[in-house]
Amino acid sequence: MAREQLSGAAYAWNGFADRQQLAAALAGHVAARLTKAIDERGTALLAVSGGTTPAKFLAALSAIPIAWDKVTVTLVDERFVPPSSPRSNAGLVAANLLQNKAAAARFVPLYHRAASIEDAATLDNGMLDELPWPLDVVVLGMGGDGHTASFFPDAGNLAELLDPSSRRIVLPVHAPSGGEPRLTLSMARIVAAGFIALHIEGEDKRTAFDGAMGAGLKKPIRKVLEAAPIPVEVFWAP
Ligand SMILES: O=C(O)[C@H](O)[C@@H](O)[C@H](O)[C@H](O)COP(=O)(O)O
Repeated sequence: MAREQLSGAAYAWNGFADRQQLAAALAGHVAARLTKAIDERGTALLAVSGGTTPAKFLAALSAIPIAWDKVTVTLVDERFVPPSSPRSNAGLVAANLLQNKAAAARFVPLYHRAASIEDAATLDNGMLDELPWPLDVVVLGMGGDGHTASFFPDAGNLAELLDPSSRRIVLPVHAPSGGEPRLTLSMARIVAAGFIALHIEGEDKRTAFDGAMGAGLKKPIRKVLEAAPIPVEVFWAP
């Protein structure tokens, strides 16, 4: 598909006629990249986003027969809520991805009961350190404000979140626009992935993405595309 180069923000646009076709195509690409990783290093590490967009894609991916017992799944970010909460991204992944063939995958959550989001992030950095980094696949979403992961424009520690040299795996986020306190992978971990997909749907998200690629204050999604050493594969349907 068309590749765009905008002052370092390289991306490929993959447009689809409808959301089901997108889900099938993105699931196929992700499954192929996971299988390639397993062939090359005996394991695969996948990070997926939450929110309202990914469910169809996650369900399509769950049905693809790959060596899921060699795949570790974690989250790009998480709200500071237990998995039983309707706001939980771990709950979304359990209900849509960790089913069918993909039920054999190992899931590593970000949420832990802790006195603070900072304590939970500290626990995460210890527990996720043993994963087989770098990510083989990361699937990002995007909000209308140009955030991705939990890199909200009003996050108090946005510079730390977007620090390409950060050695942190997971960082805590306090952002009024993000609702609950959040836990997020650092940008450094995200852009080191072997395959970076951005999954957006609807005209509003396309307009927001085009705006983020234009002139003006650089929004977090633009910062991620510019920091990525490989083109980000954008998957969009109306
Ligand atoms: O926890 C989250 O909310 C996500 O990880 C977040 O980064 C999401 O991808 C965007 O906010 C888009 O969310 P929607 O898919 O609901 O529009």
